[in-house]
Amino acid sequence: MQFGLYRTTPLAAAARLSSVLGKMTTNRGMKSSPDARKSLTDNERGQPSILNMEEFPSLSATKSIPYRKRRNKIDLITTSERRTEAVVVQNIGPLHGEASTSINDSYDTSLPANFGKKTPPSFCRKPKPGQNYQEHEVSTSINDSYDTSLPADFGKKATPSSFTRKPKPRQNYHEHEASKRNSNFSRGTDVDEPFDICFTEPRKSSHRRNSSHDKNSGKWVQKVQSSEENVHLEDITEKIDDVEYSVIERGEVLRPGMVLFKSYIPISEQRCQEFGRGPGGFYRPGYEDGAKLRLYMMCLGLDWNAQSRKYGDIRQHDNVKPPHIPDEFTSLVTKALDDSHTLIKQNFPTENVEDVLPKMSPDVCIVNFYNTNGRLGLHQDRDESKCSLRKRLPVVSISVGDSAEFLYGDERDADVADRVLLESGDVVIFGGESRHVFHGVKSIIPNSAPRELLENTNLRPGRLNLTFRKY
Ligand SMILES: O=C(O)CCC(=O)C(=O)O
Ligand SMILES: [Fe+2]
Repeated sequence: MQFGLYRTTPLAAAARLSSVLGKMTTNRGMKSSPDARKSLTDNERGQPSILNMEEFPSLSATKSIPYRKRRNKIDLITTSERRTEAVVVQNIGPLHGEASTSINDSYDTSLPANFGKKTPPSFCRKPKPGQNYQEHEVSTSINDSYDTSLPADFGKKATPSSFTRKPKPRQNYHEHEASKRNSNFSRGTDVDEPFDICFTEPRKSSHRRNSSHDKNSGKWVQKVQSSEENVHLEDITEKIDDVEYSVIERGEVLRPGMVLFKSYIPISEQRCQEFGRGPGGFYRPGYEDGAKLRLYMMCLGLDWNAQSRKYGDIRQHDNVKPPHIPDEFTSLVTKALDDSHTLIKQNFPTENVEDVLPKMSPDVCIVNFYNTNGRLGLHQDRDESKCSLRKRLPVVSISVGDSAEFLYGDERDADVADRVLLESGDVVIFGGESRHVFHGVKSIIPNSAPRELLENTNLRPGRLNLTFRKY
């Protein structure tokens, strides 16, 4: 797959991720059997595999891009459950927006008065005047509610009362109710079976997306139908003026050493058609007790073994050496860290920003692909070298495809964890004080990938995540 972005803009100097996702070739094309289903424990994690990269288009993260036309809400209802269970995902955008969760109320597209206007991103927490960095951090501890905080029941099954909840003003993200659809996470495969994350044939009937303009509401209404999963989804998209936000405006310091950049990688550059194809591609890792992680995995640079939790030059199940990390990806990571430093310095004046978030040049990338039923339990990334951990070198994480409900916090407890929606093109970085933050993927939001990405790449339903580290 190629993350293909070429940047010729002045800003483009930076991050060119080309085919990190680049071009891996191979003829593996295993398809998971729809019958092969298995539920797994929550405490899973995965990674390994290989890519053959030849040329990768560059992926640049420096361009200031229109701050998306966001889906306002998604009401996802399986045909058979239409009356009983629904998923409502409201995804107006991180800057402005409202949330409501309701089954029948889910088409309420009202937005805050300032929606779509260029105002300082409310997800960028800034210290109050006179506050220094530490004071700010104390005042914004985990249990405080920020502009970015989500309702306490975010991601939890809706209760009758929440069906009628009205949107709160100035919320950045949208609540969503995840329907407990039948598991369609494929058991995957034995460890040596390949898995392609992009369909090789154009999706014909399996995904049909149409949009039309509703003259009454003035909004774009998008309908998506997946006959494959017997899912009916209606996606109401808010058409907003193209407003450009700089990379820094799209950044937020989530906690000391932890930064989120929204839409850091333009959709046009999130190309992954060839990614993971060929020797060393995706496989379904398992633990020693036979349980499988609820994701597919492959690695770049070094292999990470889920059973031993150790890194190595060769992955054990097929003796393949992981492909190297393309230079474009390394540049992207460097650029993201530089931008993080700019953001941190802007918001929290500090003598040496590298004390807050050290620089890092990656030699490992763990690539995960989550089906729509995939997830990853809360965990810490502690398998890197003592030196890397001692220096608290950051992990840089890139998301592509369907959105994820990402949890993070000081404890391995989903109930008290903070959460954020990671959408296609978002970048999260955690290092320094946050290097050992617990984190995990609670759920993947079905049908939330940008249509343009699906059209460009034929990416199958699910989410691709790349985490760059220094061993
Ligand atoms: O998918 C993600 O966002 C997190 C992945 C992760 O934590 C890991 O691979 O260690
Ligand atoms: Fe992790």
